[in-house]
This record gives sequence, structure tokens and C-alpha cells, in this order.
Amino acid sequence: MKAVKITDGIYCLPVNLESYQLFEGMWPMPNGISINSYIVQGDKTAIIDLVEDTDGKPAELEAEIHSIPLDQKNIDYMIINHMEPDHTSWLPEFYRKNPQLQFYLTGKAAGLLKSFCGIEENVHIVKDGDTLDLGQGKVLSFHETPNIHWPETMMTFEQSSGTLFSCDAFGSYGKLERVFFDDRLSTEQHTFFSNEALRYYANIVASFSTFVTRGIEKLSALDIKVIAPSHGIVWRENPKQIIDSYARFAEYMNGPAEAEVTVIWSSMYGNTEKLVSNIVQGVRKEGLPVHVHRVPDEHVGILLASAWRSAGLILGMPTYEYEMFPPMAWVLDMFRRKKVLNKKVLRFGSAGWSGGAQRELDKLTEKLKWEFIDPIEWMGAPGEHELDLALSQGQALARQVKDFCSK
Ligand SMILES: Cc1cc2nc3c(=O)[nH]c(=O)nc-3n(C[C@H](O)[C@H](O)[C@H](O)COP(=O)(O)O)c2cc1C
Repeated sequence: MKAVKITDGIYCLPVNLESYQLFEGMWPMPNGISINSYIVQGDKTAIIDLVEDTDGKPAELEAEIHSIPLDQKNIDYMIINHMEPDHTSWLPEFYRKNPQLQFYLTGKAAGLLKSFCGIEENVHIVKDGDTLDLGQGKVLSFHETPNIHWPETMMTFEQSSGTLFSCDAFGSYGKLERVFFDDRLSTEQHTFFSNEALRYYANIVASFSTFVTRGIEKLSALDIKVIAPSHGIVWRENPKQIIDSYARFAEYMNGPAEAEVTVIWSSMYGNTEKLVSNIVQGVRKEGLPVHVHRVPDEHVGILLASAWRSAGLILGMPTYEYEMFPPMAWVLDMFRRKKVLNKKVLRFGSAGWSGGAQRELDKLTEKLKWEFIDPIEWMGAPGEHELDLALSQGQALARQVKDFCSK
């Protein structure tokens, strides 16, 4: 791939990770992801963020640098917005090839640069609002945005073009191929990147939502014309769209999220499963969109996005060894970690003799501010009573969600 020109002297250099790889060693990326570096050229040249040292990716980035055309030995400044290894694991080798490189980063990032890369020299610690003049009108300013998503994170703003190099904020999953800018996306591709942004947010950023809200507030002081994130497309026609999406995603944590219901169910022998279609029907009676996922067939990374966006959750799981069916416990523990807060919730599930799933569910979710309606729990196979309850409680939960969302 060639470097993509954003404006005179500013280039995006995306390198794609493939769909078979797991992001953070854990999250499925059915559509891959791009890792974006950026070049800003004045009299001096800066590179903003790098790439992961995996699978031939550094060579791809080098080829993009050469395509500008630019000799990487002529890069003067390395701006490190964030030390996470998807942007920095190639840094020691890059530095070995460019020993004159000067690093610009926050104080916290300097500590991480030492511990991750063993680099202590040529380090310039920047403070909030500091600037670096590259000449020819290109001036970078640095803005600390801690915890979006690591504690050392900052964003870099190029003042003459209004380009915000926003690091992980405003990023999305999805490879970049042929289309790099929001104004070049078809309606379908727009929907694709909106969904990929939500899933990326739910997997990577969600638990830092308070910091996202704070960061967006702080950024409102800047005259942003282009959002250039470290993953996903560059927003130059309507940067407000992705800023507003992130503001909305962050607000989902406080509730209510969207007037939708996510049903996540699991079953070993089909007794819990028998209620699913009535429950879904009950929700639909109230006219709400409903998204149905089976565990463990679907990965928690996919479920997280659906649950994060929905104001209502319906969880089906049987009892297993006096607790809940273990794959559901993994999902709920992840919801706890990712702070899936403020939901209206219904639980249903079969047990054999003692029950116990509900007890574990209560414990796992005690800090999530979930409001439960009466669960449907029964021994063995469900009868007419449980099947009727599935319909009426599905509907009752949907009504609660509608009330919640209309406030
Ligand atoms: C390995 C295993 C462990 C179980 N442990 C319990 C238990 O501790 N308490 C209980 O009430 N039922 C227990 N059960 C019974 C299931 O909860 C019961 O069979 C239920 O109907 C399964 O629902 P399903 O058909 O939706 O999988 C266990 C079943 C299995 C297979």
C-alpha cells in the first residue's frame, strides 16, 4: 500500500492486521484492523505512532514511508501518543535504524518507553498544550488525554490543518483498503465502520468511558477539521460524526443506552433453549429491536458490542455445579470488567435439583447497577406455565426498557 495524502505535508500510513489475528490476543476481528501511523512534514519531519512488530508489518510501513517519497533516516521526531505495543513494538528497531530520532511524549509514556523499549535518551517530555514547530507553518500541539486508553495517552494536534491525531480514541476495527476517508464511504461502508467503531469501543475503550467524556469536553477547545485515529478511517468531511458517536457510546455506560434488547442464552440439553423464541416474541410485541446470541458459540467480544448498545439484557443460563453454566460466567465477568452498567435485565434458566445460577449472577453483577425483573427459573423441562411466562416477562422487560429510554 502507498501512503495516503491527507493534505499537503500530512500523510496517513495504514498497515492492516488480518482477520485471523486476535486483537490484544483476545478479541476476534472478523474484518481485520488497520494500525495507522502519520507523517507530518515541515522543514522537519515527524512520525506519529508506529506499528506492531508482527507478521512483516514493519516492512509494509517502511514501504509506505518510501512511497511519500521519504527516506526514513530523514525523520527527525517520533511522536508517541500512546505506548501500547500495537503502536510501539517495532520502535526499538526503528530507532536502531534512525539513531538521531528525538522522542516527544508524556512523562508517563517516558517511563513506559524505558520499561518496554529500554530507551532513555533523546527523550523530550511534553506537557499539556506544549507545541513543536516543524517549520513551513506546521505546528504540533500536545494534549494529554489520560486513560483513553492507557494512562500515558496524549493526542497531537496539527494547528494549520486542524488535524487531530487522536490515538485510540475515535478508532474502529476494519481494515483500510482502497477507501480511507469518511467522505469516500458508500452508505453500506458507513454502516460497516459505525458498527466496527462500536465493537472496537466496547472491546477496548468501554471501561474508560468516563475519561472519554472528559477527553471530548477538553477537545472542544480545539478547532478540529480532521480526525486521524490510530485505527480505522480518517474523518475529514464530518469529524463531528465520530466524535458524537464516541460521546454517545460513553454515555451508554450511565444509561439508558438504545431502546433495544440483547438476548444472550446458553443451554446444555435444550431446556433453557425452549424459552428463547417466546421471550423474543414478547420483546417484539413491544416493537423493540432484539439481538439474539448463543453462548459459547459467539465470542464475548461480539456480545459486548450488542450489550453495550442495548438498554435491556435478557440472559438465559442453566445451573451447573451449583453455579451458572460456566461459559455464561465468563461473559458476565467480562461485562463486569468492561463496566456494562445501568441495564434493565431479565434472567431465565432451568435447573435440576438445587438451582444456584441466580445466586452467582447476583454476585457477579452486584456493582453493575442492573435492575432485574422477576426471573423465570424452573426444575427440569419447561411446562406451559414457563412458556407463557417467557412471553409475558419478555414483554414486561421490553416495557421497562421503553420507559427507561423515554425518560
Ligand atoms: C454437569 C452438570 C452439572 C449440573 N449441576 C447442577 C446443580 O448443581 N444444580 C442443579 O440444580 N442442577 C444442576 N444440573 C442440572 C441442569 O441444571 C439441568 O439439567 C437443566 O435442565 C439443564 O438445562 P439445559 O437443558 O438448558 O442445559 C447440572 C447438569 C449438568 C449436566
